[in-house]
Amino acid sequence: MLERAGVFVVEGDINDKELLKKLFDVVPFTHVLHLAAQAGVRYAMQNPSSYVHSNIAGFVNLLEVCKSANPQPAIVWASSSSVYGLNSKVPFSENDRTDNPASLYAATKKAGEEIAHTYNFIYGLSITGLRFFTVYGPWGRPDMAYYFFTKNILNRRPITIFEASGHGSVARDFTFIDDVVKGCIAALDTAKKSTGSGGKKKKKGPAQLRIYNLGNTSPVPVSDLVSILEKHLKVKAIRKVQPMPRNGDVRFTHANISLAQKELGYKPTTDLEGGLKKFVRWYLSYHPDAKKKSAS
Ligand SMILES: O=C(O)[C@H]1O[C@H](OP(=O)(O)OP(=O)(O)OC[C@H]2O[C@@H](n3ccc(=O)[nH]c3=O)[C@H](O)[C@@H]2O)[C@H](O)[C@@H](O)[C@@H]1O
Repeated sequence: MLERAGVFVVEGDINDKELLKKLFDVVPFTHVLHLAAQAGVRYAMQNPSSYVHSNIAGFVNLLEVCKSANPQPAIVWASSSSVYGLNSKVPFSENDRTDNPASLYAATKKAGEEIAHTYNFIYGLSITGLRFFTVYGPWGRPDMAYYFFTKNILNRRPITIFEASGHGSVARDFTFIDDVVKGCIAALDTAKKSTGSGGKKKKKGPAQLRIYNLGNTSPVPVSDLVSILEKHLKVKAIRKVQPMPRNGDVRFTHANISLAQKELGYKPTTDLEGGLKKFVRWYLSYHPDAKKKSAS
């Protein structure tokens, strides 16, 4: 059974080292896709330690277990577009500066990238970080704006749309889940083997260390996102426009994806209009009461 290729989805506490060790003792993983994290930009002001716990301590825990495993797996993990922080050069490229984080969330993801470098350098772990750009779609996160906007629009409750200074729009490079999944699979498929073993760096040379943007390359103002939701839900939103609070948000994100295109064959195919249509269809079927509230 163990020799057969397979996929294991593991849900549990990333900080539970004994559990992880046991898992690696039983299954000789060749690849690990690590998506566990405390996500969300603004929540970091309410619960900062949860970010350190999951995104830093938890990540180190996983890397500790991976470096000691035999064979060492290749790791692909979720970083974030938020590492670009206050960077104003557009579009964001992987080699742009990432030392101006605007939130603790971003700082912990950036720390993850530095920690990845260390484990790659010392132990020969093959590591690929993927900078996700505001990923949305069916089965998405209820704490994200597109999701709770949908809920509030259907309940005829007001939604708050942030604007930048001078009534400027706030925009995101919203990226549809199916495109991101393809990027993740391509990163796994192109990951090279780690070069260490059992906690030691072998003399097989340096291991692969990669970072890619997985975005959509077309930023959309948040107010346009709301208009698309209104159209698909057939309900008018009650909009409250307010200046963007200084709570970790940045004004815009915009991915340059040429590196991922070249090396992973990554090519997003879903625009926000089409992606939100799929999301709304899923939302109305998943939330039993929602269909009655929608005019569609
Ligand atoms: O790109 C990323 O890496 C990040 O994308 C999202 O972060 P964010 O873009 O802030 O996503 P939302 O919280 O869904 O906000 C989307 C947009 O709506 C705006 N917004 C949010 C909330 C609100 O009440 N009003 C409002 O206008 C935000 O300013 C932002 O421009 C995810 O929540 C992060 O986990 C992820 O790392």
